[in-house]
Amino acid sequence: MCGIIGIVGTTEVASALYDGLTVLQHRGQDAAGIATVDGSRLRLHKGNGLVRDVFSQAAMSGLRGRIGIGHCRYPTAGSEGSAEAQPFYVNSPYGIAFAHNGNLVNTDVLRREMFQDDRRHINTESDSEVLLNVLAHELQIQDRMELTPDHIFKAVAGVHARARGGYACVALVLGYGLVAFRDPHGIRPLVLGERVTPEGREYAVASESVAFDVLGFKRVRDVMPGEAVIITDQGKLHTRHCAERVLHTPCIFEYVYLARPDSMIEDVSVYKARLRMGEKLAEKILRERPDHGIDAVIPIPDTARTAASALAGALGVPFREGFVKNRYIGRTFIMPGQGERVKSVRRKLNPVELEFRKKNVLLVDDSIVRGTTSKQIIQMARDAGAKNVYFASAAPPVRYPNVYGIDMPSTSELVAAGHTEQEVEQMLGADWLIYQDLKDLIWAVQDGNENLKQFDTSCFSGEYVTGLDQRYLEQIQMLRSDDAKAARRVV
Ligand SMILES: O=P(O)(O)OC[C@H]1O[C@H](OP(=O)(O)OP(=O)(O)O)[C@H](O)[C@@H]1O
Ligand SMILES: NC(=O)CC[C@H](N)C(=O)O
Ligand SMILES: [Mg+2]
Repeated sequence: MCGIIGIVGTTEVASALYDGLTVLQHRGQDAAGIATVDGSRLRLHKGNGLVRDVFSQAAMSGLRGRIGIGHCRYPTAGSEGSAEAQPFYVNSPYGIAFAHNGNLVNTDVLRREMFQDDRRHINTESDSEVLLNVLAHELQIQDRMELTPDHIFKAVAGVHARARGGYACVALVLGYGLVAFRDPHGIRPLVLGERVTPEGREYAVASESVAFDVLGFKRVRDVMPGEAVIITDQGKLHTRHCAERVLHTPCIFEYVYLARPDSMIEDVSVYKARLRMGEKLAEKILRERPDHGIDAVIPIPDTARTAASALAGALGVPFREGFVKNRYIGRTFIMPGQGERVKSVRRKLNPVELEFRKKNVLLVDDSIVRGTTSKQIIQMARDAGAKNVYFASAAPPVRYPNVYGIDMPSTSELVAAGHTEQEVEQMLGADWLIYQDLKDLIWAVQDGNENLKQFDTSCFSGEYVTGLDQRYLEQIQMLRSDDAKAARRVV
C-alpha cells in the first residue's frame, strides 16, 4: 500500500499536501512526491525517503498552485529506486501527473500492448507508470483538444476494461483539473472530502480519512468501486460509475494492519473493527483454554494495541505495556529488506522486565506475516524472565502472497505457508499460539457496515478476487522475493 492525496483548493495547496502525506506516512516510507499545477506548468518534486526528508523548504516553495496531488510509496513492483517514486508524468495528449496505490496483476500484457500497439514508451519497471500510460492512451484515442467530463469518464472506463488488480489513483490533468478513481473491486481505499472556506468550497481525495481530520476537511464518502471523481480547475465536482462490472471486495488487511485506527474506511471505524477483533479472539481463547492462567496481556506496539486492549478487557486480565517502542523507528513490516527488518525489531522494541518476570504472559500482535517480529519478541519475553510465553494473532495465518499492493509476494517467506498452527508455534518458540478465525475477522469488520458482503482476503484464503494466473505468482516470487531484491541491489 501507498498513500495518495489530491486537493483542489482556493489558495496554495503544497503545504496541505505535505501535511496530508505526513499523516499517510504509515502507508509508505520509501519515497514521496508532490505535483502541483502552476498556471500552464506542472511542478513536480519527488525522491526517496520520508516525507520530511524529501521536501526541503526550497523544494516546497517551487510547488506553486492551488491544485495538486501527493504520494508516499511502499514499492510492490519494480525497484526501490528514486526513478520509480511517484507522481509519474506524461506529456501527451495532455500534461498528466499521476499517483497510484495498489498493484496490477497484468502489467506485462499492458506493457507489451503499450509498446507494440499504442506506441508508448515506459521508462521504468513500475506498474504505476504503465497504468498512467493506459489512461493517457484512453484519452488520446478520443482525439479532443477540449476535454469534458464525458471524455474523462470514458477514458477511465477504458482503463477499467484493460487493467486488472488493485488501484486507487489520483491524476492532475493540466488545464482541466483533478481526476480520482478506484478499481472495480474497490480493493484499495479512497475517500472524498470537502472544506468550505471564505474563498469557496474545496475538495480533496485521500487514501484514508485521517488526512482530512488533520487538514480540517469533512469526510463526505468513499469513492465507490469503479467510480471516477473529477474536480475541475473551477472547483466543480463530477462523479460517475465507469466500470461495467463491479464486485465490492475491499482489502481486509487494511483493517488488520495497514490503515491508521483513527481512519474510517467504507464507513467502518478501523479502531472499532480492531476492538472487535480483540473481543472475538478473547472468546476463542476462553473456548479453547478456559483455565488459561494468563497473568498479563501485552501488546506488540504499535498496531496491535487496540485489539490487545479489548482482548484483555474481555478476558478480565490486566493489560500491560510490556514493550516500549522507540518512536523514531518506522514500521518494520514495510521495510524493503529482511536484514533491515530483523535488526529494526530489536532496535524498535524493548521489554519492561518487571512485566515479564515469573509471569504467564499473552503477547498479542495484529498479524504474523514473516514471523520476523514474533520470533524475536518471544525470545525477548523469555530473556526478561517470563514463565510462559503465549502468543495471539488478531488475524488468521498468512499463507498466501498478496498481489494487490502489499509486498508479500513470496510464499516461502511467509512463516505459516505450508505449515500447521502447531508447527508455527514451534518455529516461533511460543508455549502456545492462537490465531483469529477468518470468519471472526470478517465479522469484526462487517459488523461496522452490513452492506459489505465480501472482502479481498487473499493472503489468508488464497482466493484472488480478480482471478489470477498461476504463472503470475511464480513470476512475482522470482522478481520480488527478498533474495531477488538483494541480488538486484548488488548488481
Ligand atoms: O510477522 P512479521 O513479518 O514481523 O510482520 C508482522 C508485524 O509487522 C507489523 O508491525 P510493524 O513494525 O510494521 O508496524 P507497527 O509499529 O504499526 O505495528 C505488524 O504490526 C506485526 O507486528
Ligand atoms: N504499495 C503500493 O501501492 C505500490 C504502488 C506501485 N505498485 C509501486 O510499486 O509503486
Ligand atoms: Mg507491529
